[in-house]
Order: sequence, then C-alpha cells, then structure tokens
Amino acid sequence: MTKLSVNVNKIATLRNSRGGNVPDLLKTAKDIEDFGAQGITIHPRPDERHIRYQDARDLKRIVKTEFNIEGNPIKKFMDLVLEVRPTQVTLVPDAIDAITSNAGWDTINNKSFLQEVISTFQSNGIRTSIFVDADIKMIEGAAQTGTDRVELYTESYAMEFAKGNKEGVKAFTDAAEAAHKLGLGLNAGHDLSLENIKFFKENVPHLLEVSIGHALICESLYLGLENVINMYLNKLK
Ligand SMILES: CC(=O)[C@@H](O)[C@H](O)COP(=O)(O)O
Ligand SMILES: NCC(=O)COP(=O)(O)O
Repeated sequence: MTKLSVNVNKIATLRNSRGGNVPDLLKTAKDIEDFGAQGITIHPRPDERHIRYQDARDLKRIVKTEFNIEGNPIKKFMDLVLEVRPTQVTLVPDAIDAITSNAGWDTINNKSFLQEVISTFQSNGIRTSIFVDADIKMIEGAAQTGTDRVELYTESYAMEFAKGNKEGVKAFTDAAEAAHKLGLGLNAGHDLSLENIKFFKENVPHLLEVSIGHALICESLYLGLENVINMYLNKLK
C-alpha cells in the first residue's frame, strides 16, 4: 500500500493571506486525517510565507498519523525538526528564494554533509528521506549517505504526462528498482495529481508514500476535500 501524506502548505498560504486563522490549519489537518489520509506533510520555508515554524510545533501536538517535515537543513530548520521530532524529515536542497522546490540533491558532491545531517536526525529517532531526481547515480549516492528513504522529485514525470508522453515514467520505474535493491525506502512527490497519480502508482514499484499538496488543494475547490482524499486513496490501492 502507498500512503497518502497531504501537504498542507496551501492551507497556510490561504490563512496567511488575510492575517487571521481562516482556514484553521490544525482543524484542516485533523479533518484530512479523519478523511483517511495517512500522513501530514509541511514544508516550512525560511521566510515562513506559508507554514510558520510555530505551525510545526502546533501540528506535532495533534497529528496522529505520520508527520513529515520537509526543507533545506539550514541550522534554523534543523533546530526546529530536532525540537518537534516528526516521524520523518525530508531533506530538500531548495534555494532560500525558490518559489517551490525545483531540484533534487546532488548526493555525490554533498555526501559528507548529508551523512552528518542524516546521522544527527536518525540518532534522535527521526526517519530520514532525501529529495532526489530519478537518476540512478543520485540514488546510489543517496544510499551512501545512510538515509532511510529517498523521495523521487516527480515534476518531470508530471510535465511529460501532461504532454501525453507516458515514457516519462520509465526513469522513475528504474530509479525505484535501484532504490529498492540498495535497501532504500521509496517516497515520491511534486506536482502529482488526480490525473497522473494512478499511472505513476501502476508503473513505479515499492512506493511507500506520496506527498501531495498543490494539486490536491486545487482539486478540492471543485470536488471537496473529503471526496478528493478518497479519490487519491482509491488510486493508491
Ligand atoms: C519537496 C516538494 O516538492 C514539496 O515540498 C513542494 O516543494 C511544496 O512546497 P511549496 O508548497 O512551497 O511549493
Ligand atoms: N514532497 C512533495 C509535496 O509535499 C507536495 O508537492 P506538491 O504536490 O505541492 O507539488
């Protein structure tokens, strides 16, 4: 079974746009769990433009499923994760001013840095995942860091799928097989949607978790959050 972890960044974006507490991030996260999602993901960015660092602390109190915090392991982020102790931390090499995540790690050139960060988190009981492109060399590099899992950066798959090119999934199938052989757990995320998730799931083996935010919240505007979560759960069976 592939777990659905719902990224609630966009709920925080909407809340922050008016300065109050509508929509209520904590209530939405609880509802998402009640609707059947198996995880909550957040990606606090250094400017706190959507998820605030305090949101991570508040969510930790109420999230009953898997709590995944994503981000670039700068000191401020590491301190937060070590304080909050989520189920999983996903390391993403995003620039401070990036609109959204736009690259996976170069796991070869950053090997010793990643080894150190990963061992710090693991020794505090936090599962680790590294955001990587579907590139066998980067997967092999990830295995050398000691990480528990990798998260495949799926934007290229989503873009090719939208153009009608189903061959775009092949690199992900191969990356998944390689990760599995190397003993790495497999997650995936970025630009996954109701349109492209089923084909991805059917073609990418060993998929433990997908984290989905932007499309899922947009789809919910038309179809409703509970309905959309159930649609994803059906496609991930
Ligand atoms: C790692 C990843 O792909 C997601 O965390 C994505 O970057 C969401 O972040 P934003 O909501 O800031 O776009
Ligand atoms: N790790 C990916 C994630 O959390 C959500 O990405 P997106 O669905 O907002 O593109």
